[in-house]
Amino acid sequence: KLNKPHQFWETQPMPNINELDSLKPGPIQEGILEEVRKDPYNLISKFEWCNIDLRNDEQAQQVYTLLKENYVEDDDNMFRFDYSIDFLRWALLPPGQHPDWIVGVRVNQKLVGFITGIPVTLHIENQQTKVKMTEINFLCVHKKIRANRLAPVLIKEITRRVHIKNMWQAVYTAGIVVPTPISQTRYYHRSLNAKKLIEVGFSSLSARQTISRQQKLYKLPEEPKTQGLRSMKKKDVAQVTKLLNEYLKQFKLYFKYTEDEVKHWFLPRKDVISTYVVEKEQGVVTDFLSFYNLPSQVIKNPKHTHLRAAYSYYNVATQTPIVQLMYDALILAKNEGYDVFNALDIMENEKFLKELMFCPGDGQLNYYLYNWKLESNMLKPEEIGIVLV
Ligand SMILES: CN(C)Cc1n[nH]c2ccc(-c3ccc(F)cc3OCCn3ccnc3)cc12
Repeated sequence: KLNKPHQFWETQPMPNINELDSLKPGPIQEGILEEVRKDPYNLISKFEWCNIDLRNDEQAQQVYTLLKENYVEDDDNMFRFDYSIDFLRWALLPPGQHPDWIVGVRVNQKLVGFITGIPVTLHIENQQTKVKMTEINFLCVHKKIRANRLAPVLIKEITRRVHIKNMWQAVYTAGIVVPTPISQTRYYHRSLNAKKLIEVGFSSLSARQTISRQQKLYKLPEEPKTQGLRSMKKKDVAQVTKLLNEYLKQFKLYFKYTEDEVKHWFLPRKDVISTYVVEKEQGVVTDFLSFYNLPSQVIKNPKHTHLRAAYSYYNVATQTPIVQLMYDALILAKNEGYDVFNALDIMENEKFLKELMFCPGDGQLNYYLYNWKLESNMLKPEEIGIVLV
């Protein structure tokens, strides 16, 4: 029977609690290409597989609506992520994308299930091991057809489509705990628009606090402090690529970026990704900061339909102190109209979270590696050098 907790995950090549010391580091199961199933997994009748072309407006709109109405909510079901179509195209159409890795399930033309993969090369624990794999995201089943065991089939089908390309590992994150996280990170929020956060119920006032007191507490200067801070341009791509690849080597989990990938992931896109570089004299770029736009729909609120949230992406501080660079990120995000600035406690983020008055969120984000045993069972958040949107 498949309704015991984690019954599905115990059938998957993930270390379970008592194997953590016996499995040797590396792949848990060797992949055999000839044994990969050539045809899609069976679906219950009337359900059909489809590849979604996000460049097609109609199909992109169907994905947008499915996620807007059925994707991840906070623990109190007050907010639900509202990824925009432009954001989804950024997140899911990077260089080298495979069209059959954007997977949908339809019932009578209506999209009711979705799961995605993008190709990544992940560096694990030491520079020698780099593994071509997939980054899995956006697993979503329509609220009205849950408990049909569709999620395990979506996972098995995209796993098959990854295996068939001779790739045997995956990286993903989730707010829930299933076997077996490689790291449990926490998220933090920095208020930019105190009044709105109170009105939508994101923040609450204790007896002695007032709205105006909160606004004064979180007030920011009008302009950033760092000399030479400006929006990233195409001409910065080469320098940003070198800075980023060098910076990420200190972590136990990180991607290596080509210039094409830096163009895709970091060149500013309105309402999707903001990247600012610090240009010292003679055009030398010494630091950069970046944050992405992910609003949450406020599920039931008389006054506001959305919470505008900026999420810390990758920040490389080599000459500018990281606290100062991130303080400027808050000012820039506030000026771009965001209500809150979110960050995980990964990479060097612990160094600025308290000083810049971030408050801990009410949940965690767990990182997972599929079919890979780490040397060290768990990684500390500060050893994680990858951000998944
Ligand atoms: C990563 N990517 C896979 C999306 C995803 N899935 N599951 C999640 C659970 C938490 C976070 C998260 C990550 C960073 C952060 F600062 C706040 C977060 O969630 C707040 C709670 N929330 C949920 C919806 N609206 C608000 C993201 C995710």
